[in-house]
Amino acid sequence: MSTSYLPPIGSARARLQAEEPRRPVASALQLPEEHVERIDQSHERCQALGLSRIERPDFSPLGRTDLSVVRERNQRLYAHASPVMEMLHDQIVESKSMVVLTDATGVILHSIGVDDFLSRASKVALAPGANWSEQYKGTNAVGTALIEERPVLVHADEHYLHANHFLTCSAAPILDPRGNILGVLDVSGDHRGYHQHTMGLVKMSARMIENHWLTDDYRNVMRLHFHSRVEFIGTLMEGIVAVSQDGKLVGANRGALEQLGLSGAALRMHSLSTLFGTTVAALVDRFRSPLATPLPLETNNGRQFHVYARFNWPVWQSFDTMLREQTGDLATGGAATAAGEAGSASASAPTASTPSPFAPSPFPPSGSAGPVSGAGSVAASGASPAGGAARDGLARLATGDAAVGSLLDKIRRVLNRDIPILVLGETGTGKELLARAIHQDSDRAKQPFVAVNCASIPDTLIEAELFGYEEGAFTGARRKGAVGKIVQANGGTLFLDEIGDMPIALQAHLLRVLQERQVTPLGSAKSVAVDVMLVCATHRNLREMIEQKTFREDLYYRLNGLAVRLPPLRERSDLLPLVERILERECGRTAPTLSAEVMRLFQAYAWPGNVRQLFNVLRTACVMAAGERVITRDHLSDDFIEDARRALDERQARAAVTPEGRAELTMPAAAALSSAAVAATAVADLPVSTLGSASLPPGVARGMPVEATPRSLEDIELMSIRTAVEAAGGNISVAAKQLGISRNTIYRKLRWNKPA
Ligand SMILES: Nc1ncnc2c1ncn2[C@@H]1O[C@H](COP(=O)(O)OP(=O)(O)OP(=O)(O)O)[C@@H](O)[C@H]1O
Repeated sequence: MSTSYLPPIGSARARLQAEEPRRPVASALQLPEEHVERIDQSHERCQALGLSRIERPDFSPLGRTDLSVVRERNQRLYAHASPVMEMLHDQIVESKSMVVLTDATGVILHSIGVDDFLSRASKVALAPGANWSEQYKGTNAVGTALIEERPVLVHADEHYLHANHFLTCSAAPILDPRGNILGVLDVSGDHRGYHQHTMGLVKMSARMIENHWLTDDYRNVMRLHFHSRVEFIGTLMEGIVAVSQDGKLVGANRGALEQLGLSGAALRMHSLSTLFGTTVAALVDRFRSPLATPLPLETNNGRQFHVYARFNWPVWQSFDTMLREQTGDLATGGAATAAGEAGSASASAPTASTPSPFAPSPFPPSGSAGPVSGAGSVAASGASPAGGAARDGLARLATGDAAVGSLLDKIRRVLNRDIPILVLGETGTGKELLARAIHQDSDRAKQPFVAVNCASIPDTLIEAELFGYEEGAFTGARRKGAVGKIVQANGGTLFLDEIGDMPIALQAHLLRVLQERQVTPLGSAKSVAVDVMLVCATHRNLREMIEQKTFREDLYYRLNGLAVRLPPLRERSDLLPLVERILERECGRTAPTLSAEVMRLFQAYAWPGNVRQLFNVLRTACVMAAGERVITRDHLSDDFIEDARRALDERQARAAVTPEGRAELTMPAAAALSSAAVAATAVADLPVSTLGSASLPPGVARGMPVEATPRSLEDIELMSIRTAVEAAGGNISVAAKQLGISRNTIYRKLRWNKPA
């Protein structure tokens, strides 16, 4: 590589002083001097390496085999990062950027982005298999973050290679609990779309991955969640420290090291007693209670924190033994359990006939990465984890529509990861059904699913309904007070439907509860720790509401770990399978089918009420059909037929005159008709057993296979006619009557000569 054009090392900084501003980028973006220095140092490193700024970027990514070896090696990183990347991408999707994950050497393992930008990025080798360490790509966010071991923004011409000047990149290294670099998370986009919040999102996402990694590493040991401000416990800002059974501090997240002012190595020299002046047994004792509140603790160097301890059932069991050893109950308790008899009545050594607070928790099994609250364990009924339950809730919603299929995939990836899900969609699209399926497939399936419809409760009552209230908390309150919905959902799933209708005054209260994971009932001084999976839904446009200041932005980001949009029925391509599923559910095995005419009407109709409306139309039709095998127009209400007929006529008129109209006929609803389905519905109009092939007209053969994949409504129509004619044994009049069209139309459509 040629270096002849390069200025001597050190000149970058000299130029900084000579030409003002040296870095217009930094001053335009109001970046600190420290940033400018970091970029300059990186440029100096690149010059020392002899990199040329004008050379084409290195286009020699790893081959497929090498890349799969690297991916295999980083499988765990990928598993933890991928749901977070999806979530991050959802946040930045409108900015035409991409999310990139690299390993600890800078090799891109995975990227997500809009096709448009991905193809631009691939032109500068910003694609899987390429190495973006400084050594190969000069100054860039990934490579420079790896060297600096901290988050780095590299914008436009701060990139060393000219070819990369169109980019703006924000990257943060991902560290394991011992401080080793696992990889880098990066968001890259067109520099004109730079947004100052991107770096914040990347840093938060990297922390999220680190916290999952730590929780996964130390799922069977106690974890202390702490912060100097109590409201930050349970947020990404909290410190997490892992404690072994003998009280040694074995790992920590970045937040913990920052707050404690310790390096990872220094932390590992400490124990619970030397750093926090407490013991494992004391923490177990305190945090076994569902009402336990964070404990104020002071470190050996005088820093004060609020600490919350979490542990799951293997820890409980071993501590059970430990505590019983300490209280001398082990012999009696152990003997009684072994003999299956009632044993010691000691509070810490429960009898065999009373549920033990040390019974295995029904919360995520040890294989789960999700945090498990000690408090939640105590509330356990002793039921086994949901592992044995049928986890087909989400699968049952997959009826063939690609958009629905893809959102179900996204949800599966974040399930049990403590990531809140926001379901968007028009009314009646099945948001609540989806929330229930998420719960059913989660590790919390055996715990409560509590739904609150924020739109249907008067504003004045939502607060009491959600948070509960103490006896006499307000006029009209029930004498004994009431447990709020959030506490009712403890251990399970809280579904906040129509969250966009939550009064703004209450949004701050809800945010506080979600951050602190504690609820204080109205009129009470005591708070209750809660551990809920949160699913929210709305048909409103929350972003617009944020702009209009009717929805809090901070609450929006707290609820929106993963946002998914359920498509309206008119955009779905699985109308027929949906119809079949609903009919099956309503009528069981004797479910009727739809006549070809009804199916055409269904397809033309726009379904403003979505699946709910479809469901209601079918339920009425089932009752009207009362045991008949086919639902015909006689089983539909007149106003529905009128609207659907009009829609069908309009479609056909458009199809007749414009290519757009023809194209419209190939849109999702039309595509929903598989050939088999059409045959089934049309043939169902007349019993198959009555068919004979002898008298069939030309072009219609007995059991004739209709085209495998119809391309337009016209194709479908033709197939329906052929099948109906076949079903009528070649009798055009019967077929015409059955289809609700004239004999002439049938002849014309089948291109026969009209008989004399
Ligand atoms: N995929 C589906 N399969 C079968 N039935 C469905 C499906 N989706 C929705 N439904 C039915 O449609 C009706 C409406 O569903 P749901 O209440 O979940 O919609 P929603 O979007 O929450 O409505 P809203 O916006 O009014 O709260 C329910 O009867 C539900 O059973």
